[in-house]
Amino acid sequence: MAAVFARQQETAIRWRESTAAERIDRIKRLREALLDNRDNFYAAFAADYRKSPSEVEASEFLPVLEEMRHVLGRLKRWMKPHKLWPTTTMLGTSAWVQCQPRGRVLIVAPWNYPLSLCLGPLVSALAAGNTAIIKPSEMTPAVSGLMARIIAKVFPENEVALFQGSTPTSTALLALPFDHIFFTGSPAVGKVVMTAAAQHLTSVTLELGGRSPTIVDESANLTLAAETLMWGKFINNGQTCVAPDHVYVHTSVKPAFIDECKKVLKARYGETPGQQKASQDLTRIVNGRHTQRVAALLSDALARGAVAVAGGEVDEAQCYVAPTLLDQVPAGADILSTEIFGPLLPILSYSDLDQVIAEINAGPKPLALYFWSRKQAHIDKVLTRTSSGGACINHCVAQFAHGNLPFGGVNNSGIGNAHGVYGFKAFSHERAVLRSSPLMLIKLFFPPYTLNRYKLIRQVVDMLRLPMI
Ligand SMILES: NC(=O)c1ccc[n+]([C@@H]2O[C@H](COP(=O)([O-])OP(=O)(O)OC[C@H]3O[C@@H](n4cnc5c(N)ncnc54)[C@H](O)[C@@H]3O)[C@@H](O)[C@H]2O)c1
Repeated sequence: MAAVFARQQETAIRWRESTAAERIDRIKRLREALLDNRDNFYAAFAADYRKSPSEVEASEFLPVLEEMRHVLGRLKRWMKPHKLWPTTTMLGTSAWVQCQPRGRVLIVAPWNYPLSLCLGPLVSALAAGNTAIIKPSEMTPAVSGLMARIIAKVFPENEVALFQGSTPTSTALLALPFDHIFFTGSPAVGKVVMTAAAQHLTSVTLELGGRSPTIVDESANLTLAAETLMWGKFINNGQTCVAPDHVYVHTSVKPAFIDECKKVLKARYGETPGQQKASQDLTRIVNGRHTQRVAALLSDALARGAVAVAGGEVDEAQCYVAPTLLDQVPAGADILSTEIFGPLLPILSYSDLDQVIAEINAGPKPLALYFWSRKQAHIDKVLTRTSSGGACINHCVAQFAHGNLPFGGVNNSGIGNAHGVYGFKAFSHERAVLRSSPLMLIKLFFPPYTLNRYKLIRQVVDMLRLPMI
């Protein structure tokens, strides 16, 4: 891989001059190859974790195709130098921001949305004019293998290369002096990536995880809350970075909310546990190890007195855990202190919104925060008093799909943003360019510092106390 990395250098330097048309052509070739392989992807996703074609379309193809469309329509504009007015002392100069490709970039991706989280960032990287090396997850071998074949067909290795493998492959790649690393995965591995990047002072975008809290207040439209929350929680069987982890429900509406959620689950996946298990719409847990991890969270909660008001069935051999709603989960249960990443939803009661906000603020800053309410004062309070990568009001997970919104975390849930122009900028160096003229004001500040010159500089500095017009 070091040899491929070395060969990408010549391309990366040449691509500094690449035009919008050339970059668009690369993205279009990738798009055609993806669409030519639609059925192969259905088969690969089915083999890896029985993801249904509808979810492959909605949660893998759709975000990538949408990203491509967004980029193709706007790239020319994004690439144009962004001209800026001179500030007071810079009168007589012109200035602009030139977005340059960073150069050679590394994209390391997780297993939960293997296509979307490898190729979405790749679209941004190509739009910004970079070469790329991709390291998908080892946990979805069928999808990763198919992507490797497609990438090798569309791009020579000195442009885009994909290396399959687990931690040793990542470690070897992370030792190389990339110009940018775009990592999606857990906060724990995010720290490993940032430490490795620090050796070369490589810039990073870290798209991480953590627990995303959710609140349903007494004014919420409970039908809407149940419909959207059951979708965001159980799509990909809960294996979603922005999936709601636990939900605080106002005591006065909790029984009605649980009833609504149960109705939605039955309508979507089947009336009985047997029908739900047979549903083709429920993705499986990615492997035995993760099934055991999720099953252990469930049995710990049940052993401590939690009640499964829906679901609760586990078949480890088939990597199956039913969509499960847990009531009366006691403080101290493991499920309340770790990212669940599976189909378990603890439903907690609250009567004081300030207390919920205090609990959220006591933990690491989440990737997402969701609030169902019709009270504007409550919405304002939650949005101003908390911090999270993103937030939705009366919806969940959908913020990921909005191409004009930045997508990213904050501190423990991530650094930097992806998607649309934010993704383009993540993979660009925003170079500041100043062009001077003989009339530049700053000339008056050059030495020798005579008394008059000193007085003039001082007057200009004093003038800066005046308000901007
Ligand atoms: N913010 C987002 O956009 C986003 C999206 C999806 C998943 N996630 C997060 O990803 C996590 C789940 O995915 P995962 O289990 O694949 O994450 P992970 O951090 O275990 O692995 C991510 C990638 O890093 C590699 N890796 C693992 N250990 C490594 C190490 N020690 N050194 C170098 N590389 C290593 C893996 O091979 C994989 O390619 C969750 O925390 C989830 O919230 C975040």
